[in-house]
Amino acid sequence: MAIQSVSGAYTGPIAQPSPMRVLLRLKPYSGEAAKLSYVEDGSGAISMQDFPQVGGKTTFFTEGNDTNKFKFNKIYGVDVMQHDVCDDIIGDNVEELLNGFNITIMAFGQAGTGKTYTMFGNDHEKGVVPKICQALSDQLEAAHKDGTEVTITLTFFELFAESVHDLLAYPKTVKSLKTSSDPKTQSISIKGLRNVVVTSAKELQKYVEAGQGRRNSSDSQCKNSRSSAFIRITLEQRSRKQEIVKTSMLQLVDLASSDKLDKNAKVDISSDELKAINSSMQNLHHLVHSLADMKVAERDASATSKTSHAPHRSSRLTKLLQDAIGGNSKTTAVILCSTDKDDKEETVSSLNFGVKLKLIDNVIEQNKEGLNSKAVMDLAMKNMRIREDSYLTRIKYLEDEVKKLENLLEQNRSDVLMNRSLVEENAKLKDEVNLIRKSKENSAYQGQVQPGKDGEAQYDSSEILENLMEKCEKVIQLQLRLDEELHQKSSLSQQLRYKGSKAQALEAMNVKLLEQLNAYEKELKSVSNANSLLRQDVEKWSNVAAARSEKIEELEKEVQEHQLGTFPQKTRLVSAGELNHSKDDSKLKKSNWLFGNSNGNIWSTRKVSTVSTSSAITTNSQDSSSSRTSLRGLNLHAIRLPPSGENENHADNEKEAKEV
Ligand SMILES: Nc1ncnc2c1ncn2[C@@H]1O[C@H](COP(=O)(O)OP(=O)(O)OP(=O)(O)O)[C@@H](O)[C@H]1O
Repeated sequence: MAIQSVSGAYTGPIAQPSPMRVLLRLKPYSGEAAKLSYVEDGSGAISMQDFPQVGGKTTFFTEGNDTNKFKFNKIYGVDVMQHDVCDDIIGDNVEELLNGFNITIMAFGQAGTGKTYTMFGNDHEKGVVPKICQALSDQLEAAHKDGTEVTITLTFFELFAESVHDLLAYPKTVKSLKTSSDPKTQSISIKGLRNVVVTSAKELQKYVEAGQGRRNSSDSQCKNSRSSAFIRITLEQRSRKQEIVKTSMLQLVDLASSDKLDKNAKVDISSDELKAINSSMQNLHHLVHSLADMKVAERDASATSKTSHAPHRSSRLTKLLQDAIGGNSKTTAVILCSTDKDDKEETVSSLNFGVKLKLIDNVIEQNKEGLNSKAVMDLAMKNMRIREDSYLTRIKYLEDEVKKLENLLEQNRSDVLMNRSLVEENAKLKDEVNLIRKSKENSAYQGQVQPGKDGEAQYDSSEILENLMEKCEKVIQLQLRLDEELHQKSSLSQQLRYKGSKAQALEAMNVKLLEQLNAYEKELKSVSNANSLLRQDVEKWSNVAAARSEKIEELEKEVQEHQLGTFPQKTRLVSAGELNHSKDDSKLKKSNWLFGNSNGNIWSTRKVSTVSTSSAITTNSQDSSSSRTSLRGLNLHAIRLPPSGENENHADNEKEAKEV
């Protein structure tokens, strides 16, 4: 397999600031309490006319000198239609998601202000979630046509009193899931959370509705209102054309109600849960305020921030929102507020929260990798495992369905047996009726009732006949039921056959997936082996290169010295014959090269990589009789000697050198 080199198209992620987009939506006045006055100035600022104060001082953040004004990216007044609000919230988020950016849309506000209505909608008006799923599917179809392979995985869970519950778990369970934090990135992962691989918007929508159905099926409205729902849709887009893989996550969060839950409130929540709910929300407020303070201190040297780090680790809620608030995500926060005067304090608190949020800058990165990079391989393996789990769950579901149908069939079978005996009884009764009818005819003919042995009438035939007719009627009813059940049975066995074949197909698919997974694992192993070999090679060659350049330098210096005439006086050439008897035999044996002039005389053996044709290398000697000046300008020849240990026969070497 080819080792991925960073392709020209891929330039690596570049972090960039992304300010929070904060939108305000006002819930229409319910009419029971007095209406809270507010004025919108059309530029995203809202002024409250009636202002709560603590000790004569306003207790919230204000912009500029105008203490009445709260500024947002956009405000949706009470008369703005649901579909306009939702389309606006979605904006260009789908395109950005497809570009490889993480996206978060979250709803924050007091209980009953319309968080769920905005995020999920109702039977008549779609909310952000179904709309964005549809928009995503439309865009993906276009990407698919362009040759991009897309894998979509979905998780849907809720956080209630700091406990995580899987809303897609199969079989359905109420047990809470454990979480763990990555010590490096601090990102939180949920153990045993079901990841579903979906292939279409319809399927996506089906799972979202199933999860939302489970959330709503809780018989406690309060628990429902105090839990945060998280939908996470992960997209993996493989473009073979561009040789990149983009991975991004769309996170849709319906946060728990922001108002404090009173400990005296009559709700079916334990005191521990109540504590956890309130502290979770407090931690969220603390996180947002700290990040906003840090931002203000960064901008304004005179301002000080109480904290130097973002307290994401203080609770599960803040950990789960790590990317959404102050992390790698383009985030849109929708603040939902009531316009009832009774809710004034909570409304101002929510406005204040929104204004603080708006100060925070997230830092986003386009999540893309080279097609064959290790990160992408890891991701592919992870997705394979998710797919496998997903199929195993589906198989389990189908097997359970088959079992249910088999039980129904069994029940039907016993009903059939019972009905058979009824049919037999019916036949007997019919015979009896015929018999009685005949005897009645005979009596009418004889004009009297036949007396019995004891003198009483043997039959009150009309009464018996009536009874029998009644029984016949019942039998007919039973037969009708039997027919109906037989019909049901045949449709059930048809279903059973269909589900059985589906389960088989899924099992076959699963086997294929496992094979693919193994192949991926092998591929990954060979890539990492090749990588480590390459790394070793690179290390070896850089050592060799360093040694060679050192040698070259040394040689050049010697040559230079020689050319300048500063060569040591006691240097002479040695012949190969002499080399045979050299005292420094061990050195020579190590050498790989012989040097000589064009007459075939060998001067020296050196281990070198390059040789200058106009230089010579000599050995030092006590004998000064040989002329050194004649060495200048000589043509050098180099031959390779056999490895040390094999060059015992130097005469052969000399011969070989002469030939060269
Ligand atoms: N802008 C709006 N227009 C019309 N009806 C609304 C609006 N906002 C909320 N509602 C209605 O108010 C009721 C409460 O809304 P919803 O359940 O969405 O509030 P919530 O903030 O999710 O409450 P909780 O936190 O208690 O779950 C619903 O019946 C919803 O239809």
